[in-house]
Amino acid sequence: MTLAPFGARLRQALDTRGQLCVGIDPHASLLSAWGLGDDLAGLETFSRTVVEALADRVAVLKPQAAFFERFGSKGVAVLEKSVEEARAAGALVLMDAKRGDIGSTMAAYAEAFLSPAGPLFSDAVTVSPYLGFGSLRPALDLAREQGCGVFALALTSNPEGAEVQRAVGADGEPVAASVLRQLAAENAGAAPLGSFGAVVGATLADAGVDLAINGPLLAPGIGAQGATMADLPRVFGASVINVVPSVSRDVLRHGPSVPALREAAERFVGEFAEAVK
Ligand SMILES: O=C(O)c1cc(=O)[nH]c(=O)n1[C@@H]1O[C@H](COP(=O)(O)O)[C@@H](O)[C@H]1O
Repeated sequence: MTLAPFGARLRQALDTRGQLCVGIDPHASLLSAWGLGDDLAGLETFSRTVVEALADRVAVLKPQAAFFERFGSKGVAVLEKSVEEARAAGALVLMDAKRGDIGSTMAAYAEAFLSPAGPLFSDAVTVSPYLGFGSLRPALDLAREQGCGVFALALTSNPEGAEVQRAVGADGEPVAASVLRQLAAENAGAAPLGSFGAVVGATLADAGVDLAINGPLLAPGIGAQGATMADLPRVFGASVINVVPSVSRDVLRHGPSVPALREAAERFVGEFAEAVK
């Protein structure tokens, strides 16, 4: 059974559950703060606890694949279980894998995360367009076919991103603007929201590019990286309604208490609603 388009599913989740994505980022320091070992058992308990606390109430959960991959195949098995359980509890899962490769290899990455037959099947995946936006074609096509989403890095939250993303092409168009323009073309005609999103850091002083892509705008950088929900209207302007604010450490540090994790997530949902009022 093919899913409804990701953009429609996301819009509904944001409207009913509140506008928030929580990252599942099992940093070694967080495992230790939770009284867990930096090992497979710690990873398993951490992920299970986050899913139990948040998957039935938060719109989007975003596992960061690297934190699982560092434990090898057994860590990836924990990731598979987390994705499956989170989706079963009603959260949309955005796999933060940031993959990007030549088109033919990109097709395999797309299958890994967006083919319903795969054990890591997710609602959406983060990708890097810096081998050229066209190299993402297999992921864009498979996502469209399966009712999934793709989030391409446009203006990332880290200060180093600008040297590539703000660079101006031979035609005078900044690289990030070109990524956003091509995402907008993928989303043309979609309602209520397209399935092809951009990652735009909440930490930016000023986006300085057209963010009206008729698609979701994932905004990491809130909390541990210094941005707040109150910054979003300034950075995103009228497109703030399509922002999916993303918080990892500043929610996760409240664990392992399930009520405290829930309270932290709820607080961020409230702060977003307040900021865009
Ligand atoms: O794609 C992302 O999610 C992402 C893009 C970006 O520009 N900046 C960024 O921080 N992220 C991810 O968002 C999460 C941020 O975590 P916290 O800083 O702990 O909230 C990490 O998993 C990052 O890999």
